[in-house]
Amino acid sequence: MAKQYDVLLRLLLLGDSGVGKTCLLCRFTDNECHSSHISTIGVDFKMKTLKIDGIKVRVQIWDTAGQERYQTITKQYYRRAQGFILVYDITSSRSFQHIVKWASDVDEPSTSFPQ
Ligand SMILES: Nc1nc2c(ncn2[C@@H]2O[C@H](COP(=O)(O)OP(=O)(O)OP(=O)(O)O)[C@@H](O)[C@H]2O)c(=O)[nH]1
Repeated sequence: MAKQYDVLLRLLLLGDSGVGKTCLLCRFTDNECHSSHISTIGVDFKMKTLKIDGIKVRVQIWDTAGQERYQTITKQYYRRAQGFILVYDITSSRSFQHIVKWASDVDEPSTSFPQ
């Protein structure tokens, strides 16, 4: 059986609740977006395989809940991620200001990669 991918890339979406993380992911993987806001519970993921310079890259994107009450669960996924996509709503300055907080969460020694 042919190899389905050469490289696996794990990315994590972070940002306040309702900024559009799930929509962004659905648009990327399935080219669709739902108009209703159904809050993500904990984490969810979707995958898409891309061919970049002849290399099959499987992008596994984890969609996290922006709500504070799920932070304990979502932080457990930070360590396994190779990259983070920080999302804010362009119509909400508050969600943009919170990006600093999301970025510092990623840098916390308890959640980042061991050196
Ligand atoms: N106008 C507009 N609305 C958007 C856009 N992206 C998302 N939305 C709407 O914003 C709302 C929230 O989107 P979600 O993708 O569910 O937000 P989320 O960041 O995943 O939220 P949590 O799961 O609670 O963390 C939905 O009603 C979407 O339809 C956009 O680019 N433009």
